[in-house]
Amino acid sequence: MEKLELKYLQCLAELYPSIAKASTEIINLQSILNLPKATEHFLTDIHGEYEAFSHVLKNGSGAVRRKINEVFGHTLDEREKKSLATLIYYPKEKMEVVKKSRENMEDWYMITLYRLIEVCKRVASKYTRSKVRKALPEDFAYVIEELITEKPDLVDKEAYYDEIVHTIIEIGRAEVFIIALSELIQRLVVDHLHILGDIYDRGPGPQHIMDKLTSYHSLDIQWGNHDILWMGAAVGQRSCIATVIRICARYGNLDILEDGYGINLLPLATFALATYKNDPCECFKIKGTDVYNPAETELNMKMHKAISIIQFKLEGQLLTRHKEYKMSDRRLLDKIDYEAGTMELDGKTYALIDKNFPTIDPKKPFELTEEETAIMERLVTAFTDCEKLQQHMMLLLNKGGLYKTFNGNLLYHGCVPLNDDGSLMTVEIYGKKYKGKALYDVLDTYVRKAFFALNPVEREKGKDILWYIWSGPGSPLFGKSKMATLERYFLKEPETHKEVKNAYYGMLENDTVVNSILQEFGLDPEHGHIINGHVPVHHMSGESPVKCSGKLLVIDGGFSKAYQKETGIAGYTLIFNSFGLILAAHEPFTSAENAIAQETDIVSDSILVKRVAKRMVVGDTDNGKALKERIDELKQLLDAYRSGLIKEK
Ligand SMILES: O=P(O)(O)OC[C@H]1O[C@](O)(COP(=O)(O)O)[C@@H](O)[C@@H]1O
Ligand SMILES: [Mn+2]
Repeated sequence: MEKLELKYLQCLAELYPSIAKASTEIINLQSILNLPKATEHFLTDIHGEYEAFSHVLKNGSGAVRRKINEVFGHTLDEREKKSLATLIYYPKEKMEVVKKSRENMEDWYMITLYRLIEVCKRVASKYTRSKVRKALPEDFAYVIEELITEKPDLVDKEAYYDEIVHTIIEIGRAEVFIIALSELIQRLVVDHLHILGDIYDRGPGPQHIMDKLTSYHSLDIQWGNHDILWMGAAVGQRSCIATVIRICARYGNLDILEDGYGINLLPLATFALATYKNDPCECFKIKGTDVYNPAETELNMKMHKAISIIQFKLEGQLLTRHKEYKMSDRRLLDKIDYEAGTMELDGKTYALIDKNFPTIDPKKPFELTEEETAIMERLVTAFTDCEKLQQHMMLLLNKGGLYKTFNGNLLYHGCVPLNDDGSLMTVEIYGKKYKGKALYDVLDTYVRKAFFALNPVEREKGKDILWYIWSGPGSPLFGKSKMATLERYFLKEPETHKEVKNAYYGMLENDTVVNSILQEFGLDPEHGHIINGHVPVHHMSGESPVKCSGKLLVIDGGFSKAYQKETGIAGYTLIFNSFGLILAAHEPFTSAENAIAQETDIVSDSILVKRVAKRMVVGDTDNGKALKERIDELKQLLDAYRSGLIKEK
């Protein structure tokens, strides 16, 4: 035996110090391998829509309903099943409604508790006892375990359970118990959550989404370009800060910064009011203005313009620093003729809709004024010192990455940049060339350098690359030729607004390309899938999220309210359970209140994308592979005990 191997076994012997202990562990692990594969849940492009996100987490994209159907089949009618589902999603609120319409709550508690216990048994049956135990709420751990565990040798089972349930009702604990059971079902119905990016921007509640994710039992995150933008802002990258504020202003969400993260925007507000005093800032209208009164709207529009100009200046400076990004065509403020009010773009001259640029010196268009500099300095401190924001970013870093391979599938937000012929596109990052997986990997390391590198040069490179990942043409998260922000504000010609998508998006049905991407990431194209977010699927015009005969799934259906006009629905989510892949289409979510009152469940349609021939078990998963390796090691440890190489303790 190699020296290292022996050392490793000795370490293992610390954990399993006897033949008996090692054997027990082998038996335990072996039994886990034969349990059904746990359920994975995939969500993407949540874009700050906290309520819709929270609802989809509660209903497990239809998984709770499926369990109810499995348990109650034809013994409950549709209406009763719907009510039970709503109760599981919103136990507290639903009980308030029930109480108003019923005289005798005792009966209701009794029936409801029995029903919930049955569902609980079902959802717990996929897991080991020890895993279920860890998920149990502290106060009720013992009693729930009693109720959901089969007791074959008990003579009068019913009387035993009745007694427990009666006591719960009698001592006035029925409601809290119902809440505990409902939450347990929500918790057990999904074992692992994948978020494929774009938690931030456009919607009002990304900070609440991040809070919820912080306490979620098991998850990973693939960063979206908008999340990367916020990460850039959090490390003090100034173009990212300006863009974050601009997008918040554009969608009427400055509250996220001020109230959600406690970032003081007063300096910017004061500056904007003074600088654009007599400017109506028409090009800087707020999307969904109903949240503001007229005075607020006016202030918001001025702030929107002020920060946009700062953003365009800072981007110009950044692209002068980084010629290697090959984005000098995005330095636009020097393409403007400030006297004539026109702009040169691709050899054509366009008239600007807004010609008022009081803060721009045409000779030095990218230079910030003294006031702008001071504002940015304060903002950098506000972002980098914000504890809550930093905590949220740590969650993104610890649970997240640019991509993930999981149980044979490849998960990423945007794309793998390709050339027109489908080959991998080479992108130069700080003097070296990368493509495919290597490109993803090098960018991932630079993201982490932005937060953790001690070397200031590397740290700065990391910070600036965050901006590149947000909007660079070679960025796998963006995957478009340019971000035409300035053109959309200042030019009316639609051709100037066009952002050309990377060749990848034209090849989603190309088997050879999709297979080669899976192989590039070390996955088996026979069984693997690519799960993709970022690009809204236009449900209304008949577009399907299922590409390449189900090998590639684009599940961005637009949680984002701003995009529902285009997509026609509120998005797709995906479930991967022991039977296969199920895609759920969602109807727009109006409000939690509505969901309770109408008992509506926004899952409108479930499409079985793939049904596995044989029900998958833990042994077929990545975790199963790791468990099998562990079993092998433990068997070697047993040999070592038995051959006298290692002594039992
Ligand atoms: O919806 P808005 O604010 O006009 O922003 C559009 C911008 O958002 C982007 O679509 C990027 O955001 P997504 O990652 O959500 O697609 C850009 O391509 C585009 O310039
Ligand atoms: Mn995106």
